[in-house]
Amino acid sequence: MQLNKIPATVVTGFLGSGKTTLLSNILKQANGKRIAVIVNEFGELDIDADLLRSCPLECEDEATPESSNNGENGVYELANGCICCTVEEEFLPVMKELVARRDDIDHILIETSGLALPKPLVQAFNWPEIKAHCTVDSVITVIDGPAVADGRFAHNPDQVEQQRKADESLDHDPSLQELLEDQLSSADLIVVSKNDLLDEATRKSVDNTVRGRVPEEVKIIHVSDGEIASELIMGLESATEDRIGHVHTHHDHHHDHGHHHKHAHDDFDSVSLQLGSVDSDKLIAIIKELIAEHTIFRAKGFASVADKPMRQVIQGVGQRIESYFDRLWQHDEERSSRIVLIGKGLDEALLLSALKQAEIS
Ligand SMILES: Nc1nc2c(ncn2[C@@H]2O[C@H](COP(=O)(O)OP(=O)(O)OP(=O)(O)O)[C@@H](O)[C@H]2O)c(=O)[nH]1
Repeated sequence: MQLNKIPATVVTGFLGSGKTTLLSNILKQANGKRIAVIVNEFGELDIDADLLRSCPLECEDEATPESSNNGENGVYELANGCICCTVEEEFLPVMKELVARRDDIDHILIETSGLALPKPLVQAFNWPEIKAHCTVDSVITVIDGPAVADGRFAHNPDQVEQQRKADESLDHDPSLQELLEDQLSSADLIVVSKNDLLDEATRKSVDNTVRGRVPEEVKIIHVSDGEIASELIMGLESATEDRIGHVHTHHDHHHDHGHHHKHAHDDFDSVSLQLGSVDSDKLIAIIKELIAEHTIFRAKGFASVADKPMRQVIQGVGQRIESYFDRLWQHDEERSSRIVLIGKGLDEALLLSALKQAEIS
Protein backbone atom coordinates (compact mmCIF):
# COMPACT_ATOMS: atom_id res chain seq x y z
CA MET A 1 0.00 0.00 0.00
CA GLN A 2 1.15 3.50 -0.85
CA LEU A 3 1.99 5.61 2.13
CA ASN A 4 2.01 8.88 0.22
CA LYS A 5 -0.23 11.49 1.70
CA ILE A 6 -3.24 12.68 -0.27
CA PRO A 7 -2.55 16.24 -1.42
CA ALA A 8 -5.27 18.77 -0.64
CA THR A 9 -5.54 22.15 -2.34
CA VAL A 10 -7.33 24.85 -0.37
CA VAL A 11 -8.94 27.54 -2.52
CA THR A 12 -9.86 30.67 -0.67
CA GLY A 13 -10.85 34.20 -1.69
CA PHE A 14 -13.57 36.75 -1.09
CA LEU A 15 -17.22 36.36 -2.12
CA GLY A 16 -17.55 36.23 -5.88
CA SER A 17 -13.81 36.29 -6.56
CA GLY A 18 -14.01 33.29 -8.89
CA LYS A 19 -13.24 30.23 -6.77
CA THR A 20 -16.02 28.06 -8.18
CA THR A 21 -15.12 29.09 -11.73
CA LEU A 22 -11.50 28.07 -11.12
CA LEU A 23 -12.45 24.78 -9.53
CA SER A 24 -14.81 23.79 -12.28
CA ASN A 25 -12.06 24.37 -14.82
CA ILE A 26 -9.66 22.22 -12.84
CA LEU A 27 -12.28 19.47 -12.65
CA LYS A 28 -12.72 19.56 -16.41
CA GLN A 29 -9.00 18.81 -16.74
CA ALA A 30 -9.15 15.92 -14.26
CA ASN A 31 -8.28 13.51 -17.04
CA GLY A 32 -8.77 10.39 -15.00
CA LYS A 33 -7.37 11.88 -11.84
CA ARG A 34 -9.80 11.13 -9.05
CA ILE A 35 -10.57 14.39 -7.30
CA ALA A 36 -12.77 14.78 -4.25
CA VAL A 37 -14.21 18.25 -3.77
CA ILE A 38 -15.24 19.80 -0.48
CA VAL A 39 -17.37 22.91 -0.74
CA ASN A 40 -18.32 25.26 2.02
CA GLU A 41 -20.71 28.07 1.38
CA PHE A 42 -21.71 31.03 3.48
CA GLY A 43 -25.19 31.47 2.06
CA GLU A 44 -27.98 29.02 2.76
CA LEU A 45 -28.23 27.55 -0.70
CA ASP A 46 -25.75 25.02 -2.00
CA ILE A 47 -25.29 26.84 -5.25
CA ASP A 48 -21.58 26.22 -5.68
CA ALA A 49 -21.89 22.53 -4.87
CA ASP A 50 -24.75 22.28 -7.32
CA LEU A 51 -22.78 23.98 -10.08
CA LEU A 52 -19.65 21.93 -9.43
CA ARG A 53 -21.62 18.72 -9.28
CA SER A 54 -22.98 19.30 -12.75
CA CYS A 55 -19.42 19.57 -14.06
CA PRO A 56 -18.73 16.55 -16.20
CA LEU A 57 -16.25 14.42 -14.31
CA GLU A 58 -14.95 11.93 -16.81
CA CYS A 59 -14.08 9.33 -14.23
CA GLU A 60 -17.60 9.09 -12.91
CA ASP A 61 -20.57 8.32 -15.05
CA GLU A 62 -23.41 7.32 -12.79
CA ALA A 63 -23.79 10.60 -10.99
CA THR A 64 -27.07 12.40 -11.15
CA PRO A 65 -26.56 16.13 -10.83
CA GLU A 66 -29.89 16.57 -9.09
CA SER A 67 -29.11 14.57 -6.02
CA SER A 68 -27.73 16.52 -3.13
CA ASN A 69 -26.31 13.48 -1.39
CA ASN A 70 -22.92 14.14 0.04
CA GLY A 71 -20.18 12.53 -1.96
CA GLU A 72 -22.28 12.47 -5.11
CA ASN A 73 -20.05 12.99 -8.13
CA GLY A 74 -17.13 13.44 -5.78
CA VAL A 75 -18.53 16.63 -4.27
CA TYR A 76 -18.93 16.93 -0.51
CA GLU A 77 -20.78 19.85 1.01
CA LEU A 78 -20.12 21.09 4.45
CA ALA A 79 -23.08 22.49 6.35
CA ASN A 80 -23.53 26.11 5.50
CA GLY A 81 -21.82 28.63 7.60
CA CYS A 82 -18.16 29.01 7.73
CA ILE A 83 -15.59 26.30 7.47
CA CYS A 84 -13.19 28.07 9.81
CA CYS A 85 -15.69 27.92 12.67
CA THR A 86 -16.80 24.35 12.18
CA VAL A 87 -13.50 22.66 11.49
CA GLU A 88 -14.04 20.05 14.16
CA GLU A 89 -17.74 19.37 13.67
CA GLU A 90 -17.91 19.52 9.88
CA PHE A 91 -14.54 19.31 8.26
CA LEU A 92 -12.95 16.57 10.32
CA PRO A 93 -15.72 13.98 9.72
CA VAL A 94 -15.61 14.58 5.96
CA MET A 95 -11.83 14.29 5.95
CA LYS A 96 -12.04 11.05 7.90
CA GLU A 97 -14.45 9.71 5.32
CA LEU A 98 -12.06 10.68 2.52
CA VAL A 99 -9.13 9.13 4.36
CA ALA A 100 -11.11 5.90 4.65
CA ARG A 101 -11.54 6.00 0.86
CA ARG A 102 -7.96 7.05 0.26
CA ASP A 103 -7.24 4.39 -2.33
CA ASP A 104 -9.93 5.95 -4.54
CA ILE A 105 -8.75 9.52 -4.21
CA ASP A 106 -5.81 11.21 -5.92
CA HIS A 107 -6.41 14.77 -4.83
CA ILE A 108 -8.73 16.81 -2.64
CA LEU A 109 -9.91 20.27 -3.62
CA ILE A 110 -11.41 22.43 -0.90
CA GLU A 111 -13.36 25.58 -1.69
CA THR A 112 -13.81 27.68 1.40
CA SER A 113 -16.60 30.19 1.77
CA GLY A 114 -15.75 33.72 0.71
CA LEU A 115 -15.69 34.84 4.33
CA ALA A 116 -13.58 32.03 5.69
CA LEU A 117 -10.08 32.36 7.02
CA PRO A 118 -7.84 29.66 5.63
CA LYS A 119 -5.55 29.44 8.65
CA PRO A 120 -7.76 27.40 11.03
CA LEU A 121 -8.50 25.01 8.20
CA VAL A 122 -4.84 24.52 7.35
CA GLN A 123 -4.07 24.04 11.05
CA ALA A 124 -6.52 21.14 11.07
CA PHE A 125 -4.07 19.28 8.83
CA ASN A 126 -1.79 19.05 11.84
CA TRP A 127 -4.31 16.99 13.77
CA PRO A 128 -2.96 13.44 13.99
CA GLU A 129 -5.95 11.80 12.28
CA ILE A 130 -5.45 13.99 9.23
CA LYS A 131 -1.70 14.52 9.31
CA ALA A 132 -0.96 10.86 8.90
CA HIS A 133 -2.82 10.70 5.58
CA CYS A 134 -3.12 14.17 4.05
CA THR A 135 -1.02 17.23 3.39
CA VAL A 136 -1.89 20.70 2.13
CA ASP A 137 -0.56 20.85 -1.42
CA SER A 138 -1.11 24.60 -1.43
CA VAL A 139 -3.38 27.39 -0.33
CA ILE A 140 -4.53 29.31 -3.37
CA THR A 141 -6.01 32.71 -2.76
CA VAL A 142 -8.23 34.01 -5.53
CA ILE A 143 -8.26 37.77 -5.73
CA ASP A 144 -11.04 39.55 -7.61
CA GLY A 145 -8.94 41.79 -9.87
CA PRO A 146 -11.60 44.41 -10.73
CA ALA A 147 -12.87 44.55 -7.13
CA VAL A 148 -9.39 45.17 -5.78
CA ALA A 149 -8.82 47.75 -8.52
CA ASP A 150 -12.04 49.50 -7.49
CA GLY A 151 -10.60 49.78 -4.00
CA ARG A 152 -13.26 47.62 -2.43
CA PHE A 153 -10.73 46.07 -0.07
CA ALA A 154 -7.73 48.20 0.34
CA HIS A 155 -8.34 51.84 -0.50
CA ASN A 156 -11.98 52.60 -0.16
CA PRO A 157 -13.27 51.49 3.22
CA ASP A 158 -16.05 54.15 3.28
CA GLN A 159 -18.87 51.68 3.21
CA VAL A 160 -17.42 49.67 6.02
CA GLU A 161 -16.86 52.83 8.03
CA GLN A 162 -20.48 53.88 7.63
CA GLN A 163 -21.56 50.50 8.77
CA ARG A 164 -19.38 50.74 11.85
CA LYS A 165 -20.83 54.08 12.78
CA ALA A 166 -24.32 52.73 12.36
CA ASP A 167 -23.68 50.00 14.86
CA GLU A 168 -21.24 50.57 17.63
CA SER A 169 -21.15 46.90 18.57
CA LEU A 170 -19.15 46.43 15.38
CA ASP A 171 -16.24 48.23 17.01
CA HIS A 172 -13.84 45.33 16.75
CA ASP A 173 -15.00 44.01 13.44
CA PRO A 174 -12.34 43.32 10.95
CA SER A 175 -12.72 45.28 7.77
CA LEU A 176 -12.75 43.82 4.33
CA GLN A 177 -9.11 44.80 4.19
CA GLU A 178 -8.32 42.54 7.13
CA LEU A 179 -10.14 39.71 5.46
CA LEU A 180 -8.15 40.29 2.28
CA GLU A 181 -4.90 40.38 4.21
CA ASP A 182 -5.71 37.25 6.17
CA GLN A 183 -6.66 35.36 3.04
CA LEU A 184 -3.43 36.55 1.42
CA SER A 185 -1.16 35.79 4.35
CA SER A 186 -1.76 32.04 4.17
CA ALA A 187 -1.37 31.86 0.39
CA ASP A 188 1.20 29.78 -1.43
CA LEU A 189 -0.09 31.07 -4.75
CA ILE A 190 -2.22 34.05 -5.71
CA VAL A 191 -4.63 33.88 -8.61
CA VAL A 192 -5.83 37.29 -9.74
CA SER A 193 -9.10 36.50 -11.48
CA LYS A 194 -11.12 38.32 -14.14
CA ASN A 195 -7.99 39.27 -16.02
CA ASP A 196 -10.21 39.86 -19.06
CA LEU A 197 -11.71 42.85 -17.24
CA LEU A 198 -8.35 44.47 -16.43
CA ASP A 199 -6.28 46.72 -18.64
CA GLU A 200 -2.52 46.84 -18.30
CA ALA A 201 -2.41 49.75 -15.86
CA THR A 202 -5.16 48.36 -13.65
CA ARG A 203 -3.51 44.97 -13.60
CA LYS A 204 -0.31 46.60 -12.36
CA SER A 205 -2.08 48.46 -9.60
CA VAL A 206 -3.80 45.26 -8.46
CA ASP A 207 -0.45 43.49 -8.44
CA ASN A 208 1.02 46.26 -6.32
CA THR A 209 -1.78 46.00 -3.80
CA VAL A 210 -1.27 42.25 -3.58
CA ARG A 211 2.55 42.33 -3.68
CA GLY A 212 2.66 44.61 -0.68
CA ARG A 213 0.88 41.97 1.35
CA VAL A 214 2.60 38.72 0.44
CA PRO A 215 6.18 37.49 0.66
CA GLU A 216 8.29 37.72 -2.46
CA GLU A 217 8.35 34.00 -3.16
CA VAL A 218 4.58 33.83 -3.53
CA LYS A 219 3.71 33.85 -7.22
CA ILE A 220 0.88 35.87 -8.72
CA ILE A 221 -0.91 34.39 -11.72
CA HIS A 222 -3.50 36.22 -13.81
CA VAL A 223 -6.44 34.16 -14.94
CA SER A 224 -9.51 34.74 -17.08
CA ASP A 225 -12.61 32.63 -16.55
CA GLY A 226 -10.75 30.17 -14.39
CA GLU A 227 -8.72 28.98 -17.36
CA ILE A 228 -5.43 27.70 -16.09
CA ALA A 229 -3.49 24.50 -16.63
CA SER A 230 -4.10 22.29 -13.62
CA GLU A 231 -0.36 21.56 -13.33
CA LEU A 232 0.16 25.17 -12.32
CA ILE A 233 -2.21 24.73 -9.44
CA MET A 234 -1.89 21.13 -8.34
CA GLY A 235 1.20 19.26 -7.21
CA LEU A 236 2.88 22.29 -5.64
CA GLU A 237 3.82 20.26 -2.55
CA SER A 238 3.86 23.28 -0.30
CA ALA A 239 3.04 21.39 2.93
CA THR A 240 1.43 24.61 4.13
CA GLU A 241 0.51 23.01 7.46
CA ASP A 242 4.20 23.03 8.42
CA ARG A 243 4.47 26.82 8.29
CA ILE A 244 0.92 27.91 9.12
CA GLY A 245 1.70 28.31 12.81
CA HIS A 246 4.03 31.18 11.93
CA VAL A 247 1.53 33.02 9.79
CA HIS A 248 0.23 36.05 11.60
CA THR A 249 -3.38 37.07 10.94
CA HIS A 250 -5.65 39.83 12.19
CA HIS A 251 -7.92 37.25 13.73
CA ASP A 252 -5.40 35.33 15.77
CA HIS A 253 -6.02 37.04 19.09
CA HIS A 254 -9.78 36.52 18.94
CA HIS A 255 -9.29 32.84 19.33
CA ASP A 256 -7.57 33.39 22.65
CA HIS A 257 -10.59 34.94 24.35
CA GLY A 258 -12.75 32.01 25.25
CA HIS A 259 -15.80 34.13 25.90
CA HIS A 260 -15.58 36.59 23.05
CA HIS A 261 -15.08 34.58 19.95
CA LYS A 262 -15.38 36.98 17.08
CA HIS A 263 -15.14 35.79 13.51
CA ALA A 264 -14.49 37.50 10.25
CA HIS A 265 -18.06 37.00 9.15
CA ASP A 266 -19.96 37.93 12.29
CA ASP A 267 -21.20 41.19 10.84
CA PHE A 268 -22.12 39.80 7.44
CA ASP A 269 -25.67 38.72 6.75
CA SER A 270 -26.84 36.16 4.32
CA VAL A 271 -30.50 36.05 3.34
CA SER A 272 -31.98 33.31 1.28
CA LEU A 273 -35.17 34.22 -0.56
CA GLN A 274 -37.60 32.01 -2.40
CA LEU A 275 -39.85 33.17 -5.21
CA GLY A 276 -42.08 31.53 -7.75
CA SER A 277 -41.49 31.88 -11.46
CA VAL A 278 -40.23 35.29 -12.45
CA ASP A 279 -39.77 37.75 -15.26
CA SER A 280 -36.02 37.43 -15.56
CA ASP A 281 -35.29 40.95 -16.83
CA LYS A 282 -37.32 42.42 -14.03
CA LEU A 283 -35.61 40.23 -11.45
CA ILE A 284 -32.16 41.28 -12.62
CA ALA A 285 -33.15 44.95 -12.71
CA ILE A 286 -34.43 44.70 -9.14
CA ILE A 287 -31.29 42.94 -7.92
CA LYS A 288 -29.22 45.71 -9.52
CA GLU A 289 -31.26 48.34 -7.68
CA LEU A 290 -30.92 46.49 -4.39
CA ILE A 291 -27.16 46.21 -4.84
CA ALA A 292 -26.97 49.94 -5.49
CA GLU A 293 -29.08 50.81 -2.44
CA HIS A 294 -27.79 48.33 0.13
CA THR A 295 -24.45 46.90 1.17
CA ILE A 296 -24.65 43.72 -0.86
CA PHE A 297 -21.42 42.05 -1.91
CA ARG A 298 -22.85 38.99 -3.55
CA ALA A 299 -26.10 37.86 -5.15
CA LYS A 300 -26.53 34.39 -6.51
CA GLY A 301 -29.14 31.84 -7.17
CA PHE A 302 -31.38 30.08 -9.61
CA ALA A 303 -34.41 31.54 -11.33
CA SER A 304 -37.41 29.77 -12.71
CA VAL A 305 -38.18 31.91 -15.72
CA ALA A 306 -41.76 31.79 -16.90
CA ASP A 307 -42.11 29.83 -20.17
CA LYS A 308 -38.49 28.63 -20.16
CA PRO A 309 -37.80 24.93 -19.77
CA MET A 310 -34.32 25.63 -18.43
CA ARG A 311 -33.10 26.86 -15.09
CA GLN A 312 -31.40 30.23 -15.06
CA VAL A 313 -28.30 30.85 -12.97
CA ILE A 314 -27.94 34.38 -11.60
CA GLN A 315 -24.51 35.59 -10.44
CA GLY A 316 -23.98 39.08 -9.09
CA VAL A 317 -20.68 40.46 -7.79
CA GLY A 318 -20.56 44.16 -7.00
CA GLN A 319 -22.46 45.93 -9.77
CA ARG A 320 -21.91 43.16 -12.32
CA ILE A 321 -24.68 40.65 -12.86
CA GLU A 322 -24.43 37.62 -15.13
CA SER A 323 -27.10 35.15 -16.03
CA TYR A 324 -27.26 32.02 -18.12
CA PHE A 325 -29.41 28.93 -18.49
CA ASP A 326 -27.56 25.91 -17.17
CA ARG A 327 -29.89 22.94 -17.45
CA LEU A 328 -33.45 21.73 -17.91
CA TRP A 329 -35.72 21.70 -14.91
CA GLN A 330 -36.32 18.08 -13.98
CA HIS A 331 -39.79 16.58 -13.92
CA ASP A 332 -39.61 15.72 -10.24
CA GLU A 333 -38.16 19.05 -9.26
CA GLU A 334 -40.16 21.94 -7.90
CA ARG A 335 -39.73 24.96 -10.15
CA SER A 336 -38.96 27.95 -8.02
CA SER A 337 -36.50 30.80 -7.87
CA ARG A 338 -34.03 31.00 -5.00
CA ILE A 339 -31.75 33.95 -4.50
CA VAL A 340 -29.08 34.43 -1.83
CA LEU A 341 -27.92 37.91 -0.96
CA ILE A 342 -24.83 38.39 1.19
CA GLY A 343 -23.92 41.74 2.66
CA LYS A 344 -24.24 43.87 5.73
CA GLY A 345 -27.30 45.10 7.60
CA LEU A 346 -29.72 43.28 5.32
CA ASP A 347 -33.46 43.44 5.99
CA GLU A 348 -34.90 40.16 4.78
CA ALA A 349 -38.54 41.24 4.62
CA LEU A 350 -37.72 44.36 2.67
CA LEU A 351 -35.52 42.52 0.18
CA LEU A 352 -38.12 39.81 -0.31
CA SER A 353 -40.90 42.26 -1.00
CA ALA A 354 -38.71 44.03 -3.54
CA LEU A 355 -37.82 40.80 -5.35
CA LYS A 356 -41.41 39.59 -5.28
CA GLN A 357 -42.26 42.30 -7.76
CA ALA A 358 -40.49 40.20 -10.37
CA GLU A 359 -42.85 37.26 -9.79
CA ILE A 360 -45.26 36.25 -12.51
CA SER A 361 -48.55 35.66 -10.80
N1 LIG B 1 -15.41 38.34 -16.61
C1 LIG B 1 -15.04 37.38 -15.75
N2 LIG B 1 -15.93 36.91 -14.86
C2 LIG B 1 -15.54 35.95 -14.01
C3 LIG B 1 -14.22 35.41 -14.02
N3 LIG B 1 -14.13 34.47 -13.03
C4 LIG B 1 -15.35 34.43 -12.44
N4 LIG B 1 -16.20 35.31 -13.02
C5 LIG B 1 -17.60 35.57 -12.68
O1 LIG B 1 -17.67 36.04 -11.36
C6 LIG B 1 -18.84 35.54 -10.70
C7 LIG B 1 -18.45 34.82 -9.43
O2 LIG B 1 -17.65 33.70 -9.74
P1 LIG B 1 -17.60 32.43 -8.81
O3 LIG B 1 -16.63 31.49 -9.42
O4 LIG B 1 -18.95 31.92 -8.53
O5 LIG B 1 -17.00 33.08 -7.49
P2 LIG B 1 -16.82 32.41 -6.04
O6 LIG B 1 -15.53 32.88 -5.53
O7 LIG B 1 -17.02 30.94 -6.10
O8 LIG B 1 -18.01 33.11 -5.25
P3 LIG B 1 -18.63 32.75 -3.77
O9 LIG B 1 -19.31 31.45 -3.94
O10 LIG B 1 -19.55 33.89 -3.51
O11 LIG B 1 -17.53 32.72 -2.79
C8 LIG B 1 -19.52 34.65 -11.72
O12 LIG B 1 -20.52 35.40 -12.35
C9 LIG B 1 -18.41 34.29 -12.67
O13 LIG B 1 -18.88 34.00 -13.96
C10 LIG B 1 -13.30 35.94 -14.99
O14 LIG B 1 -12.12 35.57 -15.06
N5 LIG B 1 -13.76 36.91 -15.82
